[in-house]
Amino acid sequence: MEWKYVIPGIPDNFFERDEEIPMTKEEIRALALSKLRIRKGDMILDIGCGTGSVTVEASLLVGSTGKVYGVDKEEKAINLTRRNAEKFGVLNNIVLIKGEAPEILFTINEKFDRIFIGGGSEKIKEIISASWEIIKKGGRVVIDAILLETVNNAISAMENIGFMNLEITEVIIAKGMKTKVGTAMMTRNPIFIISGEKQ
Ligand SMILES: C[S@@+](CC[C@H](N)C(=O)[O-])C[C@H]1O[C@@H](n2cnc3c(N)ncnc32)[C@H](O)[C@@H]1O
Repeated sequence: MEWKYVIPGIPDNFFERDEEIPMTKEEIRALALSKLRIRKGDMILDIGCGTGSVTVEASLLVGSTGKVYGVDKEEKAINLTRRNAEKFGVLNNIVLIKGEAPEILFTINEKFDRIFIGGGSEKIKEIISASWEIIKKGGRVVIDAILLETVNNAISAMENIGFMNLEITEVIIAKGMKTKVGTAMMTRNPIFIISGEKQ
């Protein structure tokens, strides 16, 4: 398999999957990556790397001068992300760490330009607070959330901590599905994409 495009939103079926491990779907991934505003050479942290689709796409965007750290509390997710990184030829650009956020974040001796939070909703306040400590000035944090409680907790934590330019976008994706009589649009869960900057 060869992936030669640089536009975010690699088709979902290009990734190796495991039914127990979630993945950020391609349309949501494309939007989340655009909100991250990744530059060549950036240091990126992906908290809750899951299947590795965000880690892989981010590493294609930062190029060989950047690096992506993927963290997940599940060994299976780390292994799946590694296999997907190998598949896309970006393993050299990626550092994978098994551990639970926020605690594991304090063991990483790096500062980041961009942080994506795709997991850890039950500890979102603590993860945002830890992210503030390890993000560079001018850096951006982007959060994908499904639950209203996560959105509420994330927004209030970001405001209290001092993140600026907060933005929240609700995205509802409907995909066409062939039926006997025509094409029906099947709606997926609404997803909230929250972003903010450390200035
Ligand atoms: C929705 S999935 C992320 C999908 C991923 N963005 C992708 O593109 O494949 C959420 C992931 O976060 C991980 N997770 C949840 N809470 C976590 C925590 N506190 N620390 C680290 N990982 C966590 C889960 O194990 C799961 O793999």
